[in-house]
Amino acid sequence: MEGKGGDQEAETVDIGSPLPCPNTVTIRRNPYRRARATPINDPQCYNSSISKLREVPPFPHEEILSAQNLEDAPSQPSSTSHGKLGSENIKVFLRIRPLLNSKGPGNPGSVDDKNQRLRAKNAWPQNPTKKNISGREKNVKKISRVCMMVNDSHSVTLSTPIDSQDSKKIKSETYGGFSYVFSTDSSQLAVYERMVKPMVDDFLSGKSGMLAALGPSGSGKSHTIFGSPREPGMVPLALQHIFKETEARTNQALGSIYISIFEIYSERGKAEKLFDLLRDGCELSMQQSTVKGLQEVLISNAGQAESLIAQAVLKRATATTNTNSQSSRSQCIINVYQKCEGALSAPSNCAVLTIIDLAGAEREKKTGNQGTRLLESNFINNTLMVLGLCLRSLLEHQKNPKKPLQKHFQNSLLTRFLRDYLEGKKRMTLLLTAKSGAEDYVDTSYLLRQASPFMKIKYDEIEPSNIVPSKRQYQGSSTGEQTKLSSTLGQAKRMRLVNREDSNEERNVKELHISKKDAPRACKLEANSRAVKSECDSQTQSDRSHIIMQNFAKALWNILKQYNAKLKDAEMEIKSLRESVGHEKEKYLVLETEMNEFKAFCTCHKGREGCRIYNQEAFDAQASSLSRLQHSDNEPTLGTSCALLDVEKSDRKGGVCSSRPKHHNTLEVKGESFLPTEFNDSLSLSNDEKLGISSPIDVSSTKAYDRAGYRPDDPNVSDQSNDKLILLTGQDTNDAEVLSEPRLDHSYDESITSTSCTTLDTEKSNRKGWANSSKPGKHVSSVVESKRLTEFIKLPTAADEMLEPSSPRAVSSTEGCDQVGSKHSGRKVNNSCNIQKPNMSVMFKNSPLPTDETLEPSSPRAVSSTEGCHQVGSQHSGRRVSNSCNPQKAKRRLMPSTSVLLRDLSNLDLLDETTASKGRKGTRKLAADDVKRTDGSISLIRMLKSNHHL
Ligand SMILES: Nc1ncnc2c1ncn2[C@@H]1O[C@H](COP(=O)(O)OP(=O)(O)OP(=O)(O)O)[C@@H](O)[C@H]1O
Repeated sequence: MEGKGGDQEAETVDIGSPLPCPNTVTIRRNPYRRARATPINDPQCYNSSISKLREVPPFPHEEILSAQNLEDAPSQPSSTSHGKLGSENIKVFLRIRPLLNSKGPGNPGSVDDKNQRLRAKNAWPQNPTKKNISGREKNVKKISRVCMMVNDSHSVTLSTPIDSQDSKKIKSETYGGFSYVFSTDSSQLAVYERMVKPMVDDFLSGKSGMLAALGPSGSGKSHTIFGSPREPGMVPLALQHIFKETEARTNQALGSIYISIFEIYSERGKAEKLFDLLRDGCELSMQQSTVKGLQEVLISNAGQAESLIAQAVLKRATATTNTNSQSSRSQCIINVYQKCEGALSAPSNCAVLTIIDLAGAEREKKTGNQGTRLLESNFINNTLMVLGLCLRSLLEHQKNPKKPLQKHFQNSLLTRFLRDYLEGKKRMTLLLTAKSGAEDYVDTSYLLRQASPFMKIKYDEIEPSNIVPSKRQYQGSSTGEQTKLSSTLGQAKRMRLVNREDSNEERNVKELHISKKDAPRACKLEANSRAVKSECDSQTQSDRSHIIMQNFAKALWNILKQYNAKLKDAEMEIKSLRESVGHEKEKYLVLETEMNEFKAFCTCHKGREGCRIYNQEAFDAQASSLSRLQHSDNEPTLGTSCALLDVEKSDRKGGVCSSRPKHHNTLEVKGESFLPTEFNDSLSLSNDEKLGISSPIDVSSTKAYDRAGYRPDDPNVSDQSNDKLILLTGQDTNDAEVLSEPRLDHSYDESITSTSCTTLDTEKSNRKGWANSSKPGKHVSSVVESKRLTEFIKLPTAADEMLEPSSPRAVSSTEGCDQVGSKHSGRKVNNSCNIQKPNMSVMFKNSPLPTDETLEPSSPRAVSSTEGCHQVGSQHSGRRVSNSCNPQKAKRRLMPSTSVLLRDLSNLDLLDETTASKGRKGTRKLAADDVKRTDGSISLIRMLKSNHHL
């Protein structure tokens, strides 16, 4: 109800003469806060409700009170107590520009007129019956054109215009908390008295302040700040007031008054520029927050000041827009300085009163600006946005000190200049200007929404602007001086008291000066008081800094403690993790070992290499016998051929020395003497075409062989991928017989373990692709004739299966054996391996070295498998042998006695299917029953027989 009364108040100006006040009036001194206006959906209802409200106007106690106190002193500013320290909110005023067709105020200078107008506004009780209906309708029409209504002197209600009402939108919003709301009929003087006069008083008492007018274009900023000759604005009025005071205080130690006016303008939207409006638009520069080269003109009287201001306003950049015939295109800043002379000319005593007429925010839609005007609009809006950001950041920082104060001020010259104000170091006053017309609803709403939160900005303790705290002040204070905190706080309080007392003293001095007119004394006292005040300020500052530092140190200490605790926790965690990792590692090692063993097992079995690994003793014995054999016979034997193999290299590179010299002892084969030609051919140990395997044999291996002290029997020249190493174990080296017949059988896709097999440089083979080097057609598989061998050595069927070629995995299998071979001296190869042509070494030497073409790399799987096998240490080899090869079992089952062997050999029919076997070269696999004797096998049998007969 009261809110609507406020609406009526705006209308009563136009209604006519007010009615007399009643004799008895009850005044509510502390009025309750008005409720938010009820949204009105129906326009008719809205209008009718307004009409009803008009019938019962509220009691305008605020206006009555303000009218009573207007002439005395500004009640609102007094509450801010400019002289005292403490929490103080920023002052935000709102001035509503009257509608253009509304009647303007009367003579603003006349107090009678003012009172009359006030009475007219506050007329109560009015007799509604006296008003005719036509007048009421007229008022309703007017109201419908207004979007903003004054609730009281501190709040307004903004109503959505009927035209743009949407059922979903909020119909009205109330904005309160303003320092004061100047209604449409407020005069310039009234505005000055309430808003600027207190600032001027502060200025005269040596305190800086700033007033900035902001609002949409055409809302009356320039009118308020500069005014017109008829209605002087805040700047002329302030200067008048200052000089009035100066004259009144002729003998006081007031400083000289200087003035400077400059503008910040962006021509065509380019970089911002500063122009001195008192020096024919001289361009200026800004260094940090200081304008360089700005002329400060000494003012001796108000008339001179007004003249200068008028000239400056004429130089200011303005243009005609749709919203304002003389729209400001720049931000205009007026500074009034009070510079003290002599001893009091310290910077702290130089007060500055800054009044800023900002360019108005513009909406392109409304202004219809184009080209230069549009670019100017952008600059203006950007500057206002930056200003808004600075104020918002300050507010947020004050609400939550943990939030840092953003440095938005760097983004425009205006905000850079106003840095101290925007950081809350100096007092600031905002004047919001708005238009109440319905067509201005959007602009007004935006302004109020954006700026009303700024009312919460506080100045806890205003610092003297020019005093920079010395760092040395903090050096004496240590973090351990917690006990001093309370005393310091007490001291600070005392300092505040002193400050207040000083303020009182200052007032007393003034009174004394006025009453007794003792100018010299008053001046002295004034000077003393200022000096004391300055000291107090600096001391207070020092104490404050000290407290801040102590608090900071405390906070830091707490944080450090927290971090320390966290660090300890983390250390404990790491410790426990380490322990668990150690356990896991152990488990992992065990698992790895087991896996390697398993892999080795798999390698031997799955690799179908048929590795039978001799034990170390057997191998050594065989090696030594082989060595003897070689030394005794200058002719190269199988051992000789093996000597071609680089044992060392094979060891290093994973070569397999699987043939057993021991067999030489048993067989006592002397290479050339008993090696049949066809066997040699079939073996093709040195023949690439037949074997495709001679290449891996390192010709230079003789040396290594010698070094090794034994002579590996047969080079395993087989294709690694298809390799089948038959290592017949035999602890009893005498009994150990390696029986194997070379077989030109490709069905098994095997290469010649029997003929080669020894020091395979497995790694090399892997690298160079032994696995794929031998083609099926080139295989000369001198393999033990399966059927007979099965009978002969009683290999189980599984063993046969095990001997199946395995292609790529064979390499890994070989290497798996190799790893073991270093200790267990490799594998036993069948006898055919040991049989070597006497000139084998020569042959090997002359044989071409393997090329990359022939040594195609095997599958990667094979390599990886190799590595896995390499990891298996020799220590596991025994186990592996027991798992996969089982020497005892082999001895029992696989190691027939020599006599049995020879007896069986004698039974072999050498002429058996010699020719037929040739036709089966191309077959991939032969059935066990269908094994035919090859040339090589026949040769081998012959050889064995001849040997037997020997
Ligand atoms: N309180 C007022 N009483 C009477 N006339 C006013 C009032 N306020 C503004 N005006 C008039 O309104 C017009 C626009 O005012 P003004 O130039 O001050 O607006 P502005 O906000 O400065 O606009 P801009 O931002 O574009 O410069 C002027 O002609 C001015 O005389």
